[in-house]
Amino acid sequence: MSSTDPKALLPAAIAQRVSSLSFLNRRAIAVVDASGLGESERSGLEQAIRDILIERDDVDEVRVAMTAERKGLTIIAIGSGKGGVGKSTLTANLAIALSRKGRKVGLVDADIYGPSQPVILGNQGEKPVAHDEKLVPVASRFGVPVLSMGHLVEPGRAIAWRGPMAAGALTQLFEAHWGDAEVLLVDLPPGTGDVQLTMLQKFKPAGAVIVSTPQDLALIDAARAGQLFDQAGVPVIGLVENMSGYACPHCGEHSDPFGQGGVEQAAGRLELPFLGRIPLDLAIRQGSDRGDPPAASDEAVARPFIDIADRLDAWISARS
Ligand SMILES: Nc1ncnc2c1ncn2[C@@H]1O[C@H](COP(=O)(O)OP(=O)(O)OP(=O)(O)O)[C@@H](O)[C@H]1O
Repeated sequence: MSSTDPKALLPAAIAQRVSSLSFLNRRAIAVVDASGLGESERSGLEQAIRDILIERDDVDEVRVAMTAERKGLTIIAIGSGKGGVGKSTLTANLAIALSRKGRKVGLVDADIYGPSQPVILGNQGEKPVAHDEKLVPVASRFGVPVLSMGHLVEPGRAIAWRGPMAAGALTQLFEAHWGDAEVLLVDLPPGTGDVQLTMLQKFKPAGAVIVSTPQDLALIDAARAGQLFDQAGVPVIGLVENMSGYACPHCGEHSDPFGQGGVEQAAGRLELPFLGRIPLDLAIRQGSDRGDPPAASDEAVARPFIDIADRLDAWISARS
């Protein structure tokens, strides 16, 4: 190795980001200051350094340490004012769609009294292992690791839990080995009670998505959910309309069992972004029930989830 600064081996644009570069036992070790870089710039820079250094005859292995104050996990809560509006379905499918776009996504099923993610993600019955007293999330076939009370207790068992026990369990789900996940989507319990508020304060998300069906009653509850996020100081990223419009698979006739467009109008009134609508589609329910979420497919049924994930992805990029 020459006596000049080894950083000179790198192009100037890259070298200015490298705080130190050393070579030891055929190993190159680069410490890189990635402050202010977005996720894709970070990984591009890291890859460029690897590519250049591994080409050298005296290097078999390249280690790159990115030292930027990594903002850590971006936690995004998916909430709803009332149950049964499709919050869990949306959370799972958004996680999959984001993962297909290259984001490293984990999923916390915080709906501890009615966990449904193990069924939707097709890993029901699997148990997370603990390592260093922290849980290791359960892998799914879709590249999205998940932790859910459904993985820890028999179905229905958590229902009888009192507040502190539930809070303790939730803490374990959040403070787990999330590894290189950059985004954690959280399937919140439905409603706007103390449990939700406490949770939002303890594991404060960077933003929240509110899902609602277009009926008036659901919309009133969705507005209440918006207030809850406000109270907790969590910005609302936008609203999603689920079960919006139904195309009969037999006759093709289009109907609107819950109305249509109500959520977009409500978003306008509340001055919140509207992220998109998902139709009422039998294939969505059937896919979710058999652990085959629609966003993982290349069929048209994936499209609405992918479109909403694109908007969420842009929001995530804009803040990093
Ligand atoms: N767009 C849709 N088309 C058809 N079925 C749907 C759609 N969205 C959700 N469902 C179905 O509706 C039911 C409720 O959805 P989901 O469990 O996602 O709602 P939730 O808001 O999370 O409910 P809970 O409050 O009970 O957790 C599920 O059977 C799901 O498969």
